[in-house]
Amino acid sequence: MESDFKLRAQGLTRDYAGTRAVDGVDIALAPGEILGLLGPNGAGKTTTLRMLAGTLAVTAGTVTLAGHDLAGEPQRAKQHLGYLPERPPVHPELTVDEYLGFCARLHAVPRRQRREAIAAARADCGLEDTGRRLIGHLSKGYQQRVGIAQAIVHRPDVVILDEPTAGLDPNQLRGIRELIARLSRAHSVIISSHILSEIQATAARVVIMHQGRIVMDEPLGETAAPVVEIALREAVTADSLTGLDGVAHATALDDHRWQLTPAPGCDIRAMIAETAAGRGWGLLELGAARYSLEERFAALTSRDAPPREAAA
Ligand SMILES: Nc1ncnc2c1ncn2[C@@H]1O[C@H](COP(=O)(O)OP(=O)(O)OP(=O)(O)O)[C@@H](O)[C@H]1O
Repeated sequence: MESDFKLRAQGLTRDYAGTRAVDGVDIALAPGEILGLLGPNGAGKTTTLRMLAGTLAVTAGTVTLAGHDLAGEPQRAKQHLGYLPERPPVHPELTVDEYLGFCARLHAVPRRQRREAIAAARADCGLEDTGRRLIGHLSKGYQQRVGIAQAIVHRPDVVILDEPTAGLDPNQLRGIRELIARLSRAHSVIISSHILSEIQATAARVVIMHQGRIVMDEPLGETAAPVVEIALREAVTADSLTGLDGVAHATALDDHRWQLTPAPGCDIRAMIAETAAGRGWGLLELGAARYSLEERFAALTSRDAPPREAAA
């Protein structure tokens, strides 16, 4: 149900000087879900996250946070959102407590609750002993924790983290991953990365972007569901395939070959054979294959032209 989603974006689109950087992106985030936004450099992840966070105007599309429209009620909507941008907005000359106090004020945490809110955010982010330390004297991993703490100090429903593990060493990386996993107990989380293993380690659901569009949106455990590849004598549209019951995505491999991703739990092979016969598509080949997420990421994001893929 729509109201069950903590965040819902529909048709998000952004043009930069006539170039479409993000094109018709739909994202829905359930309570407690960790959604991984994955894509190669330049895919449109940061642009999408900035539109979700309300720091970049949309060219088209809508964002709803905990039922509040971001364009119509920006203040109420943003109360439900915490955001860590690609470049953490931390101030090296402030102590951790000074900075978190400043952020709590910005997020309109009532004065009487601020001390408790700061202590809770520090505890959640493993910063218990750092309250009086200057941020500029902390390691990069701890500065990143401070960046996450500022995103949760007002207890938002949704936390958006743009590349939170970029540039961390393996130990810092493990710490931040554990922190992100803990966040889902109290928040719904969107985390972006261009590194597949990062998303696999943290997220329960993956959305892959390529050239401004979503080319895959699936629960992580189900990415090994059998994918069906068909070759047809006739040329058909993606819509005619995604319009079939049980077909979640259709990706054109060339003019006559398609890769069809079934909806979770659906075996679409017999249905596809019957439909192709009934509609005179001339089914030349039909095969089922299981692909790893890595193989699918490579296939979906290696084409130069935008893949002709449509979500059902
Ligand atoms: N301010 C801007 N002006 C013009 N073009 C921009 C601007 N910001 C981003 N772009 C372009 O929009 C596209 C998407 O960029 P974006 O930063 O959203 O991608 P990304 O997936 O976050 O990449 P990365 O992983 O490298 O950060 C790219 O082609 C980029 O060059």
